[in-house]
Parts: sequence; C-alpha cells; structure tokens
Amino acid sequence: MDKELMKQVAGQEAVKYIKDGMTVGLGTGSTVKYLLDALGKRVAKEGLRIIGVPTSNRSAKRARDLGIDVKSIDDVDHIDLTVDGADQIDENFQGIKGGGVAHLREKIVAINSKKNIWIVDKTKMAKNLGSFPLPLEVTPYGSTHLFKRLDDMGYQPQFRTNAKGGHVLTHADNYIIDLKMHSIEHPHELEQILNNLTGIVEHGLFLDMVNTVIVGNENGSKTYQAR
Ligand SMILES: O=C(CO)[C@H](O)[C@H](O)COP(=O)(O)O
Repeated sequence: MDKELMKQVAGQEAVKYIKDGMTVGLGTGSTVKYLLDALGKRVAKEGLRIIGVPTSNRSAKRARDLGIDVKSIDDVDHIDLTVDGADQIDENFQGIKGGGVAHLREKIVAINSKKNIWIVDKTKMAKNLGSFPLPLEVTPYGSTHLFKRLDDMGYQPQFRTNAKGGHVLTHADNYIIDLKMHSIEHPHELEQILNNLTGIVEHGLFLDMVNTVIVGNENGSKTYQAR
C-alpha cells in the first residue's frame, strides 16, 4: 500500500471518533486533509453538526470549502477532541510536530482539548525521536544569536528557508529553526532546556499529550491507546 493510502485509512478511521455536537480541533498537514475529506462527507450526508477549530489557515479554508463550520479557538469555550498529524512518534507515544510550520497553534489547540488523536502512516513510527529534525518557532529578533547558542550546544540548527532562500514564516511571522539532532535520547530533558531558552516561541516536542494514535499500514489501520 502506498503512503497516501496509509494516510487516508488513518484519516478515515479517526473520523469515527467524531460525534454529533462536538467541538473538534482540526490539525494541519497532508494526513489531516484525508480526515477533513471524510468529515466533510459526514457533514453533507448525515447532517453531522460539529464546530471545527482549525490550527492553520490551510485547514480552515479546506474545512469551510467542505461545508464544515469553523470557529477560532477564542470563540469556543472547550474542545472535545483534536485530530492532528505528527512528524514522528516514538515507542512511548511522544511526538515531534511542526514539519508543516503550524506547531504553535497545534500545541495551543492540543493542550486545550479533552482528547487528542494523532493520525500517521506507519513510516512516522520510530524507536526514538530525532531522525526527523525538531522544529522551533523563534522570534526573528535576535534569532542569529539564538542560532549560535543552539549551535554551541551541539543541536545542529538550521534556519528553514523557502525556494527563494528567504526565511519560512509562521502564522505569527516568526522564523523556524530545525534542530538536526538525529537522536533525542531524553526528550523531557530537552524540553526543559528549550523551554528555558529566550527567543523560542514554541518547540515541536509534544510530550505526554496524545491519547490515541491511529497508524495507517498495509493492512488498514492499527489504533494504540497511549494514555
Ligand atoms: O505538525 C504538523 C504541521 O505543523 C503536521 O501535523 C505534521 O507535519 C504532519 O504532516 P503530514 O500529515 O503532512 O505528514
């Protein structure tokens, strides 16, 4: 089965967790696109009434185009469930996110959700985190000094750039620095270090956050209860 099909089956499985009347956080990325397609069909066919809370302008547009009602996080009083993708998930169900530049909003939505589901294809599962570069959203102001500090700490930083060589900008017009660490042995320790570095708006370590992981594979999908 190819990767797109594995993403699709994970998205289609996740949509079963969404019930009438729920307020649902809508993640970002190519896997979430399949969730949105499946959700849009349920809204159209079954008249499912949900409010979507998108984590990116891309997901907001796609949801609206599919007839899904969307609201900003600040216009809802709770979020029942969030379904999002992930860039890498380790054997303890800790994750890296932010490959799609949306991890600040994704983390805000995730921590304000009663439940979190991640949907991935099987290539995202790993023993340890780190072979996927860890994204940091950083303030442009002082970012060259922060970069040097991260380099001195041995974290192998790299500014994320676009095709024209300019900085990739986040929703908040911040920059992204990716840490090419290859292996993250102690994610909680790294989290503490990054939390204490001024200039990092948010990092892409999502620890102890996900409840359910749905992994698309050759045979369909497998669901894990993480916590
Ligand atoms: O964190 C993210 C965006 O910031 C995405 O959830 C992550 O990059 C997964 O995307 P995809 O499903 O396209 O692989």
